[in-house]
Amino acid sequence: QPILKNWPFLGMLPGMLAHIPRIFDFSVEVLEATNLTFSFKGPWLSGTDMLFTADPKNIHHILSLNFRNYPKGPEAKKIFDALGDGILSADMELWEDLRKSNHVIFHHPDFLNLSLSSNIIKLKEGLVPFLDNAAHEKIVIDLQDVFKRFMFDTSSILMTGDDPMSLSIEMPEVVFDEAVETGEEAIYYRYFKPVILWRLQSWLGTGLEGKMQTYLAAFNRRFAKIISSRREEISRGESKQSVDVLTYYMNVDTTKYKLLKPGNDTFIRDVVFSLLLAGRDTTSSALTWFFWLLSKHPEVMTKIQHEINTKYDPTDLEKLVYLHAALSETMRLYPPLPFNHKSPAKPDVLPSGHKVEANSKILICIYALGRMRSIWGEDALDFKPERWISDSGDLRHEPSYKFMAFNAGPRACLGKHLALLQMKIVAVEIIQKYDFEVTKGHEIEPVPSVILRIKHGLNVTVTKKT
Ligand code: HEM
Repeated sequence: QPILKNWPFLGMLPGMLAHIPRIFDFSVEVLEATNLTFSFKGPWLSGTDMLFTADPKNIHHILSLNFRNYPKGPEAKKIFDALGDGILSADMELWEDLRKSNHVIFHHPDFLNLSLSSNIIKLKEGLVPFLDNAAHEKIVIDLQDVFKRFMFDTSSILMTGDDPMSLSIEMPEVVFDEAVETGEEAIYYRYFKPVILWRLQSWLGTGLEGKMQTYLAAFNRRFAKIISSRREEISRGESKQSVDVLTYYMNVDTTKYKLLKPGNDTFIRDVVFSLLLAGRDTTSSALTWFFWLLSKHPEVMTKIQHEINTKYDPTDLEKLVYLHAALSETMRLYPPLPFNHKSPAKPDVLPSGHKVEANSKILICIYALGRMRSIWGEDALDFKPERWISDSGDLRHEPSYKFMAFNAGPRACLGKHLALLQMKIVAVEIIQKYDFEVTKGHEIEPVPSVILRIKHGLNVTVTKKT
């Protein structure tokens, strides 16, 4: 029974408890049963009331038509406090300055070249030797971990100019990974706890909150060193040729972007940390689910292989239409960011008729949106890349408020093209050179978190194609 009973004082929490660890599938059931919008009432005075919606009309209204009235809001700022003043949680004028300055660096030809070259080098010097070794030694590897390491190294090169070399046969410990994964889970649970409770846990250093503080402190210390050594390089007149984001923001033009603070280390940390997260976790999540779906759908794999054999041109990956369709289909069913948090600045009425108060919480359920039969048809739960291909064989466009893996409106993802390019480069390399098999009996389920990761990773064995 997806519709929850609203108890005096306790609200819907008693019925919700069992669903908190399986929130993604629950959101599909409840939104299908409630005509795409569901109002959750938390316990009295707990501040955990939320409106869940997967209604494209509401989404279009919130993210585009009435964008000014729907910032992330003060609650999101509290819940995502680890992001500080980074672009993912900033609002209003600060967000505008961050967005415009980000746009400039992300479209700079030197930055795009750095992105391409870092991918090519990481393939040659990281991924291929790693997979060759795994095939030779016949060891089980976790593809999710491999992709996270690949994306961490390439994103770090782009964002900080530094290659942490986390993808190597030795598989070194990655402090960033521990900090981020614990943080993403802790943040997820904050949605269901009164602020006072998670703040207390954080202060006492208990549970996930305590772990997150410890890991984040370790990460911040490491990052502070990277920042101070880059400042020293800059003061010695070095780093002039660097096109990474860290150097860019340390020299950013404050006459154009008045709210940015190039001299402030905390601000620089916030900006770069958010961009590292935006690039690493999303892309690695999408690639992991993609390879898992391919293992379940050999017919799709055969079509992709055929397309690569007949149409692959390393200078023009756009020709791989079926591969693109399969990636879109993966992110429809498994969007790396499963929710988007918004909060009305002023009271409003949504197109679905639901009233929303100022500063209330709205969660756009991206995961549920991709699975609604009323939106995608009776076969909504099937993995069918063909739905993305038109009769003439071109890619079919879907409006972003229906397929919103990359968000929609003025806050749409700034790294969409980089991410798609990167996923295609990695997918082609693996599919051309290796066969892989998912370990029998390996359990696949999403971890309750703000990023859609597989709980126990994706364990596979690889063999090299002859
Ligand atoms: C498959 C990969 C990716 C997916 C699915 C994805 C998805 C998204 C989504 C849903 C948002 C909105 C987040 C929110 O408002 O809470 C977003 C924002 C953003 N993404 Fe991505 N992203 C991906 C890769 C990347 C990469 C590789 C980069 C950069 C290198 C990037 C940079 C950004 C930035 C800067 C924003 C903030 C935009 C703003 O608030 O104005 N993303 N992305």
